[in-house]
Amino acid sequence: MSDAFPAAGPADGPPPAGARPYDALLLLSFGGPEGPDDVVPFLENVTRGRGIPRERLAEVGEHYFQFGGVSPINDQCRRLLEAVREEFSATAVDLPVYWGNRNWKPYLTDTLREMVHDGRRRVLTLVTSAYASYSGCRQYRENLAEALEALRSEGLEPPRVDKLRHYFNHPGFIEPVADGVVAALSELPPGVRDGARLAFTTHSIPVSAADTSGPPESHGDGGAYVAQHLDAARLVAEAVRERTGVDREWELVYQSRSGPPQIPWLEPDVCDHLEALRDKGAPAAVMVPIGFVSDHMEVLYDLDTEAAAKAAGLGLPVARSATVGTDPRFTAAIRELVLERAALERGAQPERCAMGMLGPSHDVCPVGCCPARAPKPAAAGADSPFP
Ligand SMILES: CC1=C(CCC(=O)O)c2cc3nc(cc4[nH]c(cc5[nH]c(cc1n2)c(C)c5CCC(=O)O)c(CCC(=O)O)c4C)C(CCC(=O)O)=C3C
Ligand SMILES: [Fe+2]
Repeated sequence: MSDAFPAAGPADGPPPAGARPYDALLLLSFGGPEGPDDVVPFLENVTRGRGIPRERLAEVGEHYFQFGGVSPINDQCRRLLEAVREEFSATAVDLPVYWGNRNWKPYLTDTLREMVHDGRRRVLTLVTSAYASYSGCRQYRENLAEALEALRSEGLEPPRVDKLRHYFNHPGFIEPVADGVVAALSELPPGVRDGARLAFTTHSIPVSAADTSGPPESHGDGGAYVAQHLDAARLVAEAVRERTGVDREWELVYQSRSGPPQIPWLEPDVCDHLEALRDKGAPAAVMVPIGFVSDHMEVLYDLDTEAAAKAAGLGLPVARSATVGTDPRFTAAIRELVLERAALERGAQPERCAMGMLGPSHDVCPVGCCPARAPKPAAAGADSPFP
């Protein structure tokens, strides 16, 4: 069979609009060290101006050294980049995909410069955080603004940059997480599976940052950060109940607390929670890292090493479920979200897929969304100084 134009769309009618007006997708992530010599400069990049105590930095440095100074996050981004490219090529979405990081090579500014040199003018960004918060959303937008400003100061014309909506409640995120929980349950001894509690975990953030997360109308107790996690956790717990026929109790707990001890951060910590579960007589628990999209260092160290040791000391059987990684449903969701946003930008009214009680998240962060302690320019939002 000769398939000379497999991507041309239906024989009659106009060719599919696809991802127009976008001419590139940018995968924007955190970055991590790739060898022992990278660890200290990486941590300096992460914590510059963030007021993290020195003892905490030394401790986190040790976590990385225990793993040879290598974070798995960059390889995970490389795999996601490849998986999204394959998804686009298999579905005839003609959109090049680039990758840049906030804190390590490939640095965002270098990636955006390459994109400009390749003639990209209209960029859509996917960040590797599914939720609203300063750290997971606005800080990336500040990084974009800094990078665009750097290009401008080099005499380059910055491209127009948008950011995809939060995807915590997309079925392509929820379903793989639920499958992971079902798989993790089967790792527990058969006698404790039905009684196992689901401990959904995410990155702790300062309570003040949680309370002001999301658009101003969602500010208040825990803000959009907590509300979005609770919605996602409930959806996963419900899917697990349907698949296993067992209704399990669940809670949202926090991990990886940083910052000075006098500033309140979201609690309870996952390790304290495991102890409380043991004290209440729970027979087992599954830790579900619903706050993350890959099994990076916060998962490998804080859950698989630290929390697992805590559970062993308590005599509480635990399993840890997988993150979405490159699950095909997740890459398909990325394609859907890209095509949806492109259609919106063309003035169409695409279907906006979302589960749960909160509905599809905003496409453009409004003024006052996830405010910073010290205001800085942020791109890809209503308050962007860039056109
Ligand atoms: C909400 C959130 C996410 C999820 C959303 C997202 O994914 O973006 C996230 C992800 C990550 N955090 C990571 C690493 C670190 N985070 C730190 C510090 C901090 N994180 C914070 C929040 C978050 N962090 C906050 C409020 C701080 C305090 C300092 C500050 O206010 O900025 C520090 C400094 C040491 C410490 O204090 O722990 C490190 C090394 C890695 C890389 C892992 C790897 O290498 O595999 C990833 C994916
Ligand atoms: Fe972090």
